[in-house]
Amino acid sequence: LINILVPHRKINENKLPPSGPKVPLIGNLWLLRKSFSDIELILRDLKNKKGPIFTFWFSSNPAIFISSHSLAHKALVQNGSVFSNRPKAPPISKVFGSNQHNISSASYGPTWRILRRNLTSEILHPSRIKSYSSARKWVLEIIVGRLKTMSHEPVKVMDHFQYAMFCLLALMSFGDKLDENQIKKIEDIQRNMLLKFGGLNLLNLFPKLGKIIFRKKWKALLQLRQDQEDVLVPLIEARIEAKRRNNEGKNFEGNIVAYVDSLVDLQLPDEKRKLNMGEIVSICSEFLNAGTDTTATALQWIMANIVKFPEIQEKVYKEISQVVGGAQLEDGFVSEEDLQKMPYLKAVVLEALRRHPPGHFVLPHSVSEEVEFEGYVIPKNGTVNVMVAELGWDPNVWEKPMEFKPERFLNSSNNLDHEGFDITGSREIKMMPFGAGRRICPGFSLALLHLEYFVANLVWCFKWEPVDGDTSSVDLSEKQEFTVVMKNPLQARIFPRVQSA
Ligand code: HEM
Repeated sequence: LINILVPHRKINENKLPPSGPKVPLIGNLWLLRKSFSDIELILRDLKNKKGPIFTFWFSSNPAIFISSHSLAHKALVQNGSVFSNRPKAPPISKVFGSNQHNISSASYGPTWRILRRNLTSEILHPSRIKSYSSARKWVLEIIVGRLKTMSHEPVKVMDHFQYAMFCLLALMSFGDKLDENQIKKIEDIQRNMLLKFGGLNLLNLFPKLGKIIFRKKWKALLQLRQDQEDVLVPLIEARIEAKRRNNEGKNFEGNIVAYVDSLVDLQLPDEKRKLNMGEIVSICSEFLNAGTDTTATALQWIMANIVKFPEIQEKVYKEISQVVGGAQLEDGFVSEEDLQKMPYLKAVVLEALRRHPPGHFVLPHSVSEEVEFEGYVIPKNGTVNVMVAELGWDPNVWEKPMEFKPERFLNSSNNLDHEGFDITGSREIKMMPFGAGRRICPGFSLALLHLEYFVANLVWCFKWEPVDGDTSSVDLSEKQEFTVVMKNPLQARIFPRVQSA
């Protein structure tokens, strides 16, 4: 928002997609005081009045919004080479050392390509994802163990989901099983960054003067970065040292490859140099943030629907029983291989991502050159956003879209070529919780695996019930944090099932 509040170019307004009234600069500063949810309501109203592509003015800078499936496909997939840039990073992001040297904020070009390829081939390649299976089992044991100690009591589950995701992604980042205290420190600093960063946005408006006028805010910003380095640098250095001694992975069975390992050797193509420590911190931080909050949020939404609709829980449980043969599993857990035989479980996960996408928008894109689109002209570097939640809730594509009906993913129209639902939207977009095109979330397969694995085992090990036995007490209202979370976090009573040892 700040990025586009600062006027910086002349634009031919007549050729832009239709917009609401353009308010002079001062008139738009009120947006800074609005919550993200309020702005989303304003955008939804504009969509209803202006159609599937419209312009929203922030001072003298336009942001284009797309809210139709076909236009999202046309922009992100068919014209991906033009629509895959990112807006210039706001000034304060420099404090965080990334200087657009991380995947999500890098401009569309060689640096982005090398960083993204490194993540997808070194960490997210299917064979590498498989190599982390013992890590997932370790984390599952932790979370099931914790929940067992709280069985029969009301449990607020989100904290446990978040802890589990941090354990997992920290292990993938630094190659080590961290203890509870270390995980707590990472969790605290990463969450602090996400929650406090928005409040420091004012510094972006006056990057130089702001250091003097808003001294306290500036100090808070530097402190955030310092805290982050204090926690992450020792972990990165420890891993580099372990590698240097050719000891990599010895402290974890099976010699896993850690994200840090792949980053220390990476060469930046433009600058012809390796990443510095500040950049490695930022890239690891991006990995932790991108993969923990999003997945834990989705897991909470899925479990909330499972508690709210006992018949869905029963179907998931029955499906698991049929696959594992009702037998006592050797270690008490559903295996990753078995997930492939559970279409209903997959449908529940997809339905939750449609109905409750953790992000209601993709990250802002920008166009790398002036482009004619649908009879309009989007200026070079113009910001383009896609309304993800609106696509998943469109009654023209989804029957009774606000109802939670996993069955819709089992019918043939959503099961392209019987290969399952195409979540990438490469041929056709029906929903896009992970985005689409060249900037699609590179972690989508890992996220789906995490969701299926944890949901299957949480239902297999426990029977989930609403706290007071009344399913209407599960409140599905939303609240915008870094992701769109449950306004009233899920609380449930959980009862160990007999077969879980
Ligand atoms: C349920 C879980 C997740 C959801 C809903 C989600 C969603 C998204 C979305 C909507 C985007 C923006 C796409 C765009 O701008 O067009 C994105 C980008 C990204 N995600 Fe995810 N994500 C999830 C999990 C993960 C995981 C597990 C990882 C890493 C292991 C990850 C890493 C990233 C990265 C690095 C980007 C930036 C991609 C780029 O700019 O090229 N995400 N994600």
